[in-house]
Formats: sequence, structure tokens, C-alpha cells
Amino acid sequence: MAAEVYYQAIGTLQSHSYLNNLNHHQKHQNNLVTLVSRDFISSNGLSTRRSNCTGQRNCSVIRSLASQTSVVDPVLSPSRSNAGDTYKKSNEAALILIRHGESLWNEKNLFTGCVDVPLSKKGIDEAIEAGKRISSIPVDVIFTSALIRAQMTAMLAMTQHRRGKVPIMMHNESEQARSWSQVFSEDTKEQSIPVIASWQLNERMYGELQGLNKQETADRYGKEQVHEWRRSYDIPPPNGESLEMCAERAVAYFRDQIEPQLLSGKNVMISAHGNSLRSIIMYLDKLTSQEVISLELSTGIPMLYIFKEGRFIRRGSPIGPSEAGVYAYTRRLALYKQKLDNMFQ
Ligand SMILES: O=C(O)[C@H](O)COP(=O)(O)O
Repeated sequence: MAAEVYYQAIGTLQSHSYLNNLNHHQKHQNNLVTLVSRDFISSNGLSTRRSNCTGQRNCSVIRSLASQTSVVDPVLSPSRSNAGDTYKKSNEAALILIRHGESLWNEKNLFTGCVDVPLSKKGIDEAIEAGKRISSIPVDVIFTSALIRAQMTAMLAMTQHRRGKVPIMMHNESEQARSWSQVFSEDTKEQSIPVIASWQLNERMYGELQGLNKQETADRYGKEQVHEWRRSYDIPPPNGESLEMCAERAVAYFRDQIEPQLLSGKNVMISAHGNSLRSIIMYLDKLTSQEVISLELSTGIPMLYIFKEGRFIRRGSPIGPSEAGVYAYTRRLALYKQKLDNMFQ
């Protein structure tokens, strides 16, 4: 049966067994809006496929930048405990997706698209709260869009991370930019997380709607027309991108640049936008163009996937830095958290 996508107020997890583990009290505490697929995670796999790196130059730059951080996080290092063997054997990687926190134009209900607007005060709080939720999940490399609201979200979220690594923006725009931003200490590199910004993860270009008020546009052109521009799959707004067009570049980027990182065991966070992330989730969860139109993402809510044996398994949204959040973890993530607990107790 095709996955039917809908929202569930209590949802954090998609697996029957995990849901059964949530006691009544916890279910009521979990007031997150989370996407749930009816046919559960087992059918959400991705067929095993090694992606080819098409943008050769970009690709090698990203590989070398990503390798600037330690491949083996000392917290994850097998030499430190038996737990490491589990990491090695399971060869899984965490993938966190986060839509930026509320922007100043979200607040004003304006179509934003590729206009580069910062977070609102509420958006800043949301990003910090998101950071708390993922503060015990390993992150080795961060991908953001080229837009400040996604970058602010990633940076603010990382201020909460218990591992304490420093996220560093990578600058590849020129040879000089690369050379002038070099780090000359291996130890310092090990305590850093590369942050790679790319336009391909930008919000879809909203064309001539950018800067217009959403309600006023609906009043002027009709609710149905505006809904079609906002939520149809292949109908673009005037001179803008449809979701399909946005998916073409966002998913290509994910397959070419991000999947190879996951395949090599790196834990990845992506901070991006409603529509670029809807495109990526469509790919991860194998949603049809019909199913994706009802997919809505809230600002500042992190979503966790596990990449294992070529499949993406949705684990829901970690609720908090401790307690119930642990139910979304795999054994490997629980061990990572345990190590952080031991380090900081
Ligand atoms: O670009 C925008 O205005 C929003 O971030 C996303 O808008 P949407 O909900 O209309 O797709």
C-alpha cells in the first residue's frame, strides 16, 4: 500500500515497537507535530545505490573539506570502549534534517523564497530549542542552504551541542578564500565541524510572489490559485520554481554531495527550507508527487533519520536532550549519548 502521509500530534516515532514503549504519560507530553507514514519505517527504505559525484570539482572540494574534521570522533572511537565495535559493524550514520526557525518574513506572512531574510526572535528561540533536542546526537558535517536563516539555525542549534565542537563555515568561492581560511592545527580541526553552504538547498524560488503577503495574495487571486502555487507538485508560481523544479536541484545535490558522506559513516545535519526539505523527504521516504503535496514541515523541528545498509529509516523527531528523546535513538546513538553523559557527569 502506498504510504499515506499525515500529521500526528503525538508522533515522535514511527515504529510499532517504539510506539508501544511510549507510556501514556509520555504520549501526552509529546506535543510535536510530526510526520507519520502509515506503512511505517520498514517500507521507507532506500534502494542501495552508490551516488556518482557529477560536479567533480565541487565534489572533491567537499570531500576534502569534510575530511578536515576528524573522521573518527574520539567519543565514537572504538579504542575507547567496546561500544565502538558496534559503530564499526553497524556502519550506520545519523541524518538530521531541520527547517530553519521562523524568519522575519514568516512572521509577517510574506512569501520569502530566495530572499535572504534573517530569523525572528521566535526563530532564534526555535533554533536553540532544536539544538537542545539534538544535543546528544553526533554531527560530523553540516550542510546548509546559502541563505542566512538556515545558517543562523544551524549555528544557533550547534551552540547547544554537548560535544562542544565548533561549526566552521567553509569558504570555497575562490582559491584565496580557501587558502585564507585554513586551519593549521590538527587538534583544532578535530574539534571543528565543517559547515558547507550551497544554493541548491535554498528555498524554492517563489518568482513574482516573493515579498507579497500570503493572505493578500489569496484575497486577490483566490484561495485555490494560491494553494495551487504553494502546494501543487509541478505548477510553478509566476516566474518561479515548482516543487518539482526545486526537487531536481535539491535531490541531485543530496545524492551527489550528501549521500557519499553518509555512506562513509559521517553523521550529517542539513539545515534548509520547507520546500527543499520536502523534496529531500520525498526522496528519502519514496513519497509520490501526490503524497508530498500534503507534507508540511514546521519551523525549527529537527527530524532524525538513520542511514544504514543503503536505507533511510525515519526515527521521528527527538523530543528533548534526555528522557523520551532516547526512544528515537538507535543503540549506537544511545551509546554515544551514554558516553557524553559519562564525560559530563
Ligand atoms: O518561502 C516561503 O515563503 C516559505 O518559507 C515557504 O512557503 P510555503 O509554505 O508557501 O511553501
